Amino acid sequence: MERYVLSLDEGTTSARAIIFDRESNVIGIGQYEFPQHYPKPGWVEHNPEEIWDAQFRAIKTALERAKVEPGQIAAIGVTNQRETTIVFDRDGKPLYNAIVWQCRRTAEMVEEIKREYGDVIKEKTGLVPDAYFSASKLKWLLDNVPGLRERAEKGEVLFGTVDTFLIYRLTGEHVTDYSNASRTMLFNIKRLDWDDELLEIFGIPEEVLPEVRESSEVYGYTKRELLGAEIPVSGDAGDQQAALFGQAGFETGMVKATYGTGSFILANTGKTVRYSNNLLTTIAWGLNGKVSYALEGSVFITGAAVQWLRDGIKIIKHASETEELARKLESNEGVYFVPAFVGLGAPYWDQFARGLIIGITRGTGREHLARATLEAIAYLTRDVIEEMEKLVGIKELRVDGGATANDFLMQFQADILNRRVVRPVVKETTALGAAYLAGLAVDYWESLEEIESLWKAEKVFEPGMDEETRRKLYHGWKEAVKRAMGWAKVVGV
Ligand SMILES: Nc1ncnc2c1ncn2[C@@H]1O[C@H](COP(=O)(O)OP(=O)(O)O)[C@@H](O)[C@H]1O
Ligand SMILES: O=P(O)(O)OC[C@H](O)CO
Repeated sequence: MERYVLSLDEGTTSARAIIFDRESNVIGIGQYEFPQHYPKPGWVEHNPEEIWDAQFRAIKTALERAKVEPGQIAAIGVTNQRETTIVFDRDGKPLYNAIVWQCRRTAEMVEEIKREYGDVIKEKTGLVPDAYFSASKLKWLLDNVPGLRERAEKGEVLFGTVDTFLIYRLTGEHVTDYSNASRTMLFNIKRLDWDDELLEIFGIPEEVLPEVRESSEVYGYTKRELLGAEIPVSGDAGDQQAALFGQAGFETGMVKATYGTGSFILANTGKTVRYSNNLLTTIAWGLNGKVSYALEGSVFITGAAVQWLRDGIKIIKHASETEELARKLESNEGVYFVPAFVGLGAPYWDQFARGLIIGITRGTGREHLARATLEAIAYLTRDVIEEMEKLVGIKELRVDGGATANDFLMQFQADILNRRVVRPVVKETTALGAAYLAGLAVDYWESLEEIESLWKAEKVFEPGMDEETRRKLYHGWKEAVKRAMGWAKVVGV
């Protein structure tokens, strides 16, 4: 009987389930969106029941489409939107909505904590203190949900990122992995343990925390009543780290960029913890008794800027139209778009930057805006790669995510980086990474070497731009960014 690995890819807007075979072919996919809740300006929540419902339906659909019985699933891997914070009771019942990574409700709390403990936090967690991470979200829940702190102190409350919640519902085990723990801002990435001082700073009772495990090991077995089979759940990693794994980015200096709503660029730094002022240091995964580290540049808005062209100002009907429009021009003709809709993440970390389009003349049209949007995505990636290169040597960029379908963008990325950009055959690298982690734990795949041999390039984009053009274009970008920074402070909104 043929056996497969099932990967659960729980993202910010949808939950997917993908079934892979041994050659890493996709055999079946289920995907369902779930609602986004915005109770106040800047607040973002998900209902954990809606996440579970979408995820479970996705599993059923994937199995049906693949014509695979649950008994044929050798292992399940979980990968997730990171940082998003859930509290639930021992029956797995959520005690509040999930506070999503994008939620800004704790920005002021973090500003205050940062003043006194910014350096300590950076040293211990590798993170730039920001409302983005779980610690302040969990503190907010304990401080604001009536009775929650008292119940937590009695051991009745469990905290988790979305992986933890899903694995708890699937198996009854309260666990997470090193990569997800490293995004909480409560985990000491060198000592590899929850950090007492950080728990005290954020007022978190230890009782709520999950056990931190490797990214590839059997955490438990699915409850029989769910799928009619007891399947090992044996892979867990944050989605961006899983994508690096799915790209077979196992060696120091290997870099991947995922182009979705935002872009997340990760460079493997091996066993060494490297610090950068403007990038995050994070755990890539824990495997075979060892932890690998990565540098990360998180860019909040990239594909979302393309969505804005479609849904906001409605100058395109489909994201893919940007390619044809951009190709109508020989150059950007001096028009730049800095899509700082929610401030700027790496490497600028400016909460007060706002979006800007500059260089408009009477002749500016939709093709300029389309081109400026795609170019911006590439410049933002270069901003991050330039910072990374100060610490690790980089040869090429492996890419994945929705916007990599755009060949204009990929070629421009290669040109502006002056580096090869490589797009793999399997585009579902996030789900694939979690599948590999799960499969390795149960010997479905034997080794990293075997996985490396499965990775295949679909298309390589070679840099072809002359040095002077590249210099000028990027100089224009840097000037545009300068003008976008701090704008919310200037106008007081
Ligand atoms: N051909 C394209 N050109 C440019 N952007 C695209 C294209 N196709 C999709 N996108 C962008 O990619 C994003 C979707 O990618 P996806 O990997 O599904 O994102 P996420 O997982 O963050 O939801 C959207 O923001 C969309 O605007
Ligand atoms: O759900 P995605 O793909 O937008 O990824 C979100 C990141 O994990 C946030 O850190």
